[in-house]
Amino acid sequence: MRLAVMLALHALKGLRSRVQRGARAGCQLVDGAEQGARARKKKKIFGRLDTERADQWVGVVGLEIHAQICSNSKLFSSSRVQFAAPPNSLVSFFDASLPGTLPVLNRRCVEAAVMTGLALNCTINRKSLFDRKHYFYADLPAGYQITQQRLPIAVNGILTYQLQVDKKHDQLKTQTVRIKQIQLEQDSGKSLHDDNRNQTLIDLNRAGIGLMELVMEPDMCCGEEAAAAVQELQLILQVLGTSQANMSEGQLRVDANISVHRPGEPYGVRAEVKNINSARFLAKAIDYEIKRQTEILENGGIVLNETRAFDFKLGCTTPMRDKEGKQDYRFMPEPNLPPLILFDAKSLPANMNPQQVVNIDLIQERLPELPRVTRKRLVEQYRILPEHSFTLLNEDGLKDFFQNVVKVTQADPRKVIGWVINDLLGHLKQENLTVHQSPISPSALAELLDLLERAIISSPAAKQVFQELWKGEGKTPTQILEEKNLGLIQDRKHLEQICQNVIEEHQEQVEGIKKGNKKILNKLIGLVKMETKGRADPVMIKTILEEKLF
Ligand SMILES: Nc1ncnc2c1ncn2[C@@H]1O[C@H](COP(=O)(O)OP(=O)(O)OP(=O)(O)O)[C@@H](O)[C@H]1O
Ligand SMILES: [Mg+2]
Ligand SMILES: [Mg+2]
Repeated sequence: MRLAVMLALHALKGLRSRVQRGARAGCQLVDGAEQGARARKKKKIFGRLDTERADQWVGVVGLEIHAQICSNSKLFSSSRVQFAAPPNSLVSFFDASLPGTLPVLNRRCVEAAVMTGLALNCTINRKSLFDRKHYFYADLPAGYQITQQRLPIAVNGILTYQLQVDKKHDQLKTQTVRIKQIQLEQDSGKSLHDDNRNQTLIDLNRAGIGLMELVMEPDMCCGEEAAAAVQELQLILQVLGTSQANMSEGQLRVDANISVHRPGEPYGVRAEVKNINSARFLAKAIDYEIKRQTEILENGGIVLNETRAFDFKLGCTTPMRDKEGKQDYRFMPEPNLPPLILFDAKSLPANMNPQQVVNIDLIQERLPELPRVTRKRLVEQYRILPEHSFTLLNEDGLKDFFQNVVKVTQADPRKVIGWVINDLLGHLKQENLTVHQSPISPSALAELLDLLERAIISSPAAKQVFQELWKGEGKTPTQILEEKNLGLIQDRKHLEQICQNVIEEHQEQVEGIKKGNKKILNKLIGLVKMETKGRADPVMIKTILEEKLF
């Protein structure tokens, strides 16, 4: 095994120097992209291209997505699954591929793949098979990965997602992408490159963790569509609990296949950009590739069927390793795993222990409400805008926060949503906090909104109370209101007196108003607001001032 690792390290060095060479080649393209950006008004795709001709090419995008299955143990061994554990602390003999060890299939991983398949409208194969896919890499000690190449667990699904029309927040269009298949497979280990010591270290904690590979048909045409589809998938997996799908922690990794062609003509040769770990980078990598390939074809060149990497610092893709001639994975059936057989209520044999089998019908019954349905329900139930329903679901915990406020406040949900999204979420983002870390509880916000609703407080004063609540000192909105004397001035006589004082002190402005310049009235209203520290109802101030001036 030591020899294999040494050989692998040698291979890695060669690979990395090719990547570095590629990075330099890629930089030249960035210059092209910058020129293109400057000349964007005149020419859409790079500076040198004829806009109309470039527009005849359209992008074709197909994604392969690896989602780490949410399970306590690995796909074929009982080693624990844990993020950021000390290197090589979660490795069984099987994970390290010691001879004589055998795989034992993790039922939880199978159930997760079935549930994901059902949520994506796939056909679940009652019988699926495991295969060995061979390739040589230091962090793959067996020299092969167990996957499902011939007969995967789920096929022929559909993912429905929505995206904005022309970047307009309030207009959404619904699109679908076909899911070709979902296959169960093992993750590899991790190679950690130490450039200072010029060595590569292997961590096998990740080796053997269960993955679902979702292969999409090439139904998308640009980065924006792919990013929207991935974000929707991410939410679905999280709602199902089948993957945490956190892209920055590597639980959801995307390979983007991109080609360009002229409509009506066959698809072009695809390049594959590997291992993208953010939706934003995915969109950028795809759009970059479409421009790069369009430029090559317009200049009479050919697009190579190659694997590329996205350099997020340079914003470009660079070649990784050649896929010309297609890498031979030498697929073969996995001899140590029998076919995986799934049952439903009808096919379940009478003498079978239900604990020993996976029953598709039981999983179907446990399917939770999917994000698209939840968003629709939120819009109908609370009459909020569709784009707000997206925000509620995209931020972990925000939907529950909103609903908990709505449950106990008298305020209209459409008012609540404004406070939750603009004020609460705005503050959370500013301070890089999650909803669960919010210093303001749903009940405190509900109480504040009730004070507003019952006209005990003005809206500017409510903002002040919000700021105080944000300090997290445990005071209730009513306590803050009393301590800071922020209650609305109810006494009309008192307010009339304040207005009178402002009028007397600002005779010049009063003259202007009387001459017909009504804009100055807003200045006086502002002065009264200042005088009352936001504690007066702006409508009442305006009425009183108008009564006194006209
Ligand atoms: N002409 C094309 N342009 C863009 N994408 C394509 C094109 N043809 C196929 N694709 C996409 O390429 C992907 C092929 O994935 P698949 O897993 O079948 O094979 P692979 O990429 O060769 O193998 P590997 O799993 O080793 O990466 C699919 O997502 C498919 O939609
Ligand atoms: Mg694949
Ligand atoms: Mg691929």
